[in-house]
Amino acid sequence: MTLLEIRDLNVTYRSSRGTVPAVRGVDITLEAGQTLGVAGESGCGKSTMAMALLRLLPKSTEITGEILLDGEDILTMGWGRLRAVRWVGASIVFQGAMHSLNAVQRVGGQVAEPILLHEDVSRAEAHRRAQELLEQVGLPAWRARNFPHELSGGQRQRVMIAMALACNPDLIVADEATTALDVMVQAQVLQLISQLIAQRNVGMIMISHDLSVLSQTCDRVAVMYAGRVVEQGDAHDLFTSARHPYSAALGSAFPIIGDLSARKRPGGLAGDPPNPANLPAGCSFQPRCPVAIDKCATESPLLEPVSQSSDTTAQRLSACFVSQAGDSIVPTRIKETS
Ligand SMILES: Nc1ncnc2c1ncn2[C@@H]1O[C@H](COP(=O)(O)OP(=O)(O)OP(=O)(O)O)[C@@H](O)[C@H]1O
Repeated sequence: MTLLEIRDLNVTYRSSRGTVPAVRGVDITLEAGQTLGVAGESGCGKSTMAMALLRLLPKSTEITGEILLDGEDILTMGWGRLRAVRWVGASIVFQGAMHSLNAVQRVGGQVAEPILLHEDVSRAEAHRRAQELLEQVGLPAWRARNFPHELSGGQRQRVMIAMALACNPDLIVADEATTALDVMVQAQVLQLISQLIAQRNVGMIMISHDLSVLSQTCDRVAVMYAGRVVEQGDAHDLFTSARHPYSAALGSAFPIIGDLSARKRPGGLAGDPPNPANLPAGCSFQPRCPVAIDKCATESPLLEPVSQSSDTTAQRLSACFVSQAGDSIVPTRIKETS
């Protein structure tokens, strides 16, 4: 069953200093119980897309397209309905729980808050549920009485996950939710997330710079570049058999896929993504692309199927003229740009 359908999503930041088209024409479909990873270098629009899903962006931001959650468009619903959907329909876990949690409120109370806000339950019942949720994320119930500063970074992140689960949402958006954790704690939290997804059949969008995390935790991955999804496919083999030269470069700059203990950042990527306020003509990746053809400088490829699968949820999609022509993309380092 389709849980989330993002259709032609465009997000443009507007300010006195100009306009920034941060997300451009994104189409994504997520089935219930599936996890979609979102990868890409800094500034490619991952967080903007995540925030748009729950309409958490500044008022001046222009958002067009459709974000259908269980068939209901988040972008057109009234504020009352949107408040009900946040936490219950979809919830978000950000990086850096210390800044997201209220420093002067006990964590149990913070986990109980969305329950009290959205459900007709007594304070005692909400607190009992909060303790239960803390236990589910691997924290003893007595931790409910702790303030955030009494917990480690990993424990605080678990509290954030408990909060995100509090109202049994259908969709969880995790934006670099485990990035700040040390490798051991990260592995525990990821395992926990996978278990909870399986138990509760929730859908998840997981944003991470860490391709190992995505390939181990997700069913599918979408690779973003300059605000667009440039490749989408099975998480386990997308980076090892990339069909877009950018994903190939990301994968080759991140050679330890499959080994969480040896996590690395994609530091081997040469050059920088373009400034979204000043994009090159044609394919945005063309100035860095080692396999670009003439057409790439003038025309922008659409995201299209490049695999034979008739099952659309299993299809590999690529926005690259070269891979759409059937030519193989060899994992390679991308070009230095001047
Ligand atoms: N409030 C804002 N006003 C104007 N531009 C913004 C704003 N927030 C983000 N941007 C720009 O939008 C683009 C996308 O940013 P975004 O934070 O979505 O990228 P990201 O892929 O999540 O990056 P990171 O991995 O570093 O979090 C960037 O060019 C960024 O500078």
